[in-house]
Amino acid sequence: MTIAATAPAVRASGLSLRYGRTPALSDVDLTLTAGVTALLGPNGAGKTTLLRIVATALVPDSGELTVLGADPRTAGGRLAVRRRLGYLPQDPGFHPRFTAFEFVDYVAILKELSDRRARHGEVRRVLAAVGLEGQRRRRIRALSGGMRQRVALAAALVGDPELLILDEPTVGLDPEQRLRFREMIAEFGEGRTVLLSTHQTEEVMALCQHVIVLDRGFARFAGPPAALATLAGGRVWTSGSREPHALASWRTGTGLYRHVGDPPPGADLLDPTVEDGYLMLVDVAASEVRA
Ligand SMILES: Nc1ncnc2c1ncn2[C@@H]1O[C@H](COP(=O)(O)OP(=O)(O)OP(=O)(O)O)[C@@H](O)[C@H]1O
Repeated sequence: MTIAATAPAVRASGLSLRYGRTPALSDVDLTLTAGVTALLGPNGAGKTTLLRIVATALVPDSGELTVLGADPRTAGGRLAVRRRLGYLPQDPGFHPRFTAFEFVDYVAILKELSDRRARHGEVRRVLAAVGLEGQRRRRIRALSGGMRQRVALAAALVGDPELLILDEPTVGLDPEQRLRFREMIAEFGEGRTVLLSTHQTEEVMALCQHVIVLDRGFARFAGPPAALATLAGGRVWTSGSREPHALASWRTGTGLYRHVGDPPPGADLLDPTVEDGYLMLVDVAASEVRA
């Protein structure tokens, strides 16, 4: 494979966007290479905003952006990107009367697959890829939430895109479906570029080679998940009661408390996880107030 020699699918610097007076994204730099990258952040961190910008659905107020070698500020650049991009938005806007096949076929038409026979072949291929070949004639309103999510993923896979953008793809799935979904995404991410948003640190560990932490519009970290965990090295400890001075402190299933922050002398230190590293970076209290 020639992954190492391939140019990054996405390069961005200084991306900023406000909704009226609300700053949603502030001076964000981004480089996406092959593999699966997670955008991790609390509610309102700016994840959807960044995904929509990369998917060319939203124009930033400032900053530089190149997607698949094209400039999304130009009409020609946007078209070039959209032809090679798969996007699973938070709310795919299904028409409930459509069957799974009709919905994915509709997306394929929008992607300009004009030859009917070839297009229908592609629709069957992507529905099979998400395990829905037997459900293709069922109306979307009759499908379960997990199946609908798979229809949305199938739609994003139409045309075998080089870049796949997934907004919280596993939200609302049961644990078994989540595993299946992760497997499909991991498989797709081999040699291609996937950017997904998530709130789940265990998803980052299970699926992603890279992680970007967003908090209140700022990128706080970019690197491999293990490096995010390492940020909390020597700063995670356990004890029998809550620590008011810790950055985060919570009771675990064992009845003991786990703390992240500056440990007191002689503290019983624990190995850090991705979640601990994330909690070090994100101002949990401020995020909760804002959400
Ligand atoms: N259309 C809009 N108009 C005004 N403010 C908006 C709009 N969309 C998002 N925002 C605000 O911009 C900020 C970033 O929102 P965004 O949806 O990008 O965050 P997020 O990280 O995807 O959140 P979540 O995890 O809750 O989906 C939030 O403060 C949000 O309230």
